[in-house]
Amino acid sequence: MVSTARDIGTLFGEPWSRRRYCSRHHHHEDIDADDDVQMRDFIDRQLKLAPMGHQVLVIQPYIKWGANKDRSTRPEVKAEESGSLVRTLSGWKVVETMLVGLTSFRKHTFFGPGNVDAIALKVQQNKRVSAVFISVNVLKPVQHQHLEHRFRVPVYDRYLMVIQIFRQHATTREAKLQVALAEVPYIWSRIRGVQEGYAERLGTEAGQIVLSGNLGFSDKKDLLKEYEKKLKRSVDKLRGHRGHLRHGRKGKDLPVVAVVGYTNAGKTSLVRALTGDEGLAPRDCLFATLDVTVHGGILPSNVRVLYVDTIGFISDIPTRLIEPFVATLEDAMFADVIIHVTDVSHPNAAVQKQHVEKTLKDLSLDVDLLDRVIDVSNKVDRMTESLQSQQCDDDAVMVSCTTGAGLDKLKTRIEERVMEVTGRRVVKIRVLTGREEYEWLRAHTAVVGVEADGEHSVVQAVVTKSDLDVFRSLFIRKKN
Ligand SMILES: Nc1nc2c(ncn2[C@@H]2O[C@H](COP(=O)(O)OP(=O)(O)OP(=O)(O)O)[C@@H](O)[C@H]2O)c(=O)[nH]1
Ligand SMILES: [Mg+2]
Repeated sequence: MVSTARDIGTLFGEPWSRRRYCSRHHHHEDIDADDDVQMRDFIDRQLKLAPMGHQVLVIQPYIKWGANKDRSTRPEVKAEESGSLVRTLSGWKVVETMLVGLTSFRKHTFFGPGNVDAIALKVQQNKRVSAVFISVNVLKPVQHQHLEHRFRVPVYDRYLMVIQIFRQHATTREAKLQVALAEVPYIWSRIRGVQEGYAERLGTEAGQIVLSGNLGFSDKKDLLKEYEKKLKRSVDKLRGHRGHLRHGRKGKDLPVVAVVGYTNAGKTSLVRALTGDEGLAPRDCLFATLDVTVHGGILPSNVRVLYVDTIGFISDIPTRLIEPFVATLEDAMFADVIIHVTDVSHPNAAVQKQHVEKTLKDLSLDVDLLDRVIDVSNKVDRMTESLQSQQCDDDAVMVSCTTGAGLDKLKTRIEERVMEVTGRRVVKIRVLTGREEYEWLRAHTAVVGVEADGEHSVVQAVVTKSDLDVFRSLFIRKKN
């Protein structure tokens, strides 16, 4: 059973049918209006969209020493993730990777002259290189233009890379809107950067390039403002809708389990493994999932739950980029139980885990969040036994979505936590077989087992407190 967030209402109306809920194709009336064509075109150019792909020289800058040095990981590991960002895009290839040690990322020209020369030379010598990816959050406009001027090929930062991926992977209207909204602050920063370039007063080579790039920017401001307003209106509409769904969901009282984690950790694989939903397609690429989807599953005591698959986290990305997606994650925060999946076979697993935990904390207004989190270490099939035993002191449930190892244990853990959080419990009720109260239990609760006892049946069922109250008021008081 597959559903986008906005279809949850329907899903709840008819929770266990095998009907497949697909997002209907929507006309993008809000973002494809004729007026916007010019704007879209302008934005696409600013974002250096390259549907045909690129042959990329990956530059991994790192701080060599001092307080800003990142001690949690190694530049080689970061470079590997940077390469994955490139390879995730169809048609994009990594030609070569360079690690470049710096003392700061704040220089006007980003790199010192020696490094700029070395990179420029590399680009010149290797004719296959058609773009340079500098793996930092986001380059300042003045840095960006200076480097493009020197390298004479398009330059991408992490922001631009992730936007390319989002553009390729966004298929539903909601995801497309959110990506479009994530792009707007970047375009504003480009426009502002150009103005600063003016004020900064020139003389420097970088200043002059910025000045010459100014043409055509100022007349875009009003259009961009208008466009941004439209996007916000559309996104607000969707968010309002989601608010309703949230209430609807609570009302129906089906426990909700959200699956979160770093990108490529195996969230989609886990939801598929827990639900048997073959419609889910895990992929070995970053940000394969951009939409929140909901899938029905059954726990060991026949308790039915809804699993929510979510968009992945990644470090070193400007927060404003993920801001529009935060709404979808906030939604996940309302789940009864949260599963945090980590790819333990990844060399940077610990850092990725911390990053997700920190982001969750920042997102959550709810203090008891941590009590509701189950840590899951995925891809244990890739680890040697000694590594696995090292992990043993950890509270996490070790699983492999590929081999199925640990999944039963995880289901049991989920069930315990769901029961705890939602106040459900297993009860035994002795009723006359085939009578009204017997049928009521069958229809309204998760019946785990029935034992015949003469004319009676002992029904073992998972019930909420409100189920019990209703049962009492219907059948017990009536008798007395
Ligand atoms: N070896 C191994 N590979 C796994 C396991 N679980 C998932 N994978 C692989 O890891 C890759 C990513 O899996 P996904 O389920 O798409 O990961 P995700 O967390 O949903 O990723 P995003 O949606 O991109 O954030 C896929 O190639 C999976 O086949 C596992 O237990 N073992
Ligand atoms: Mg996924």
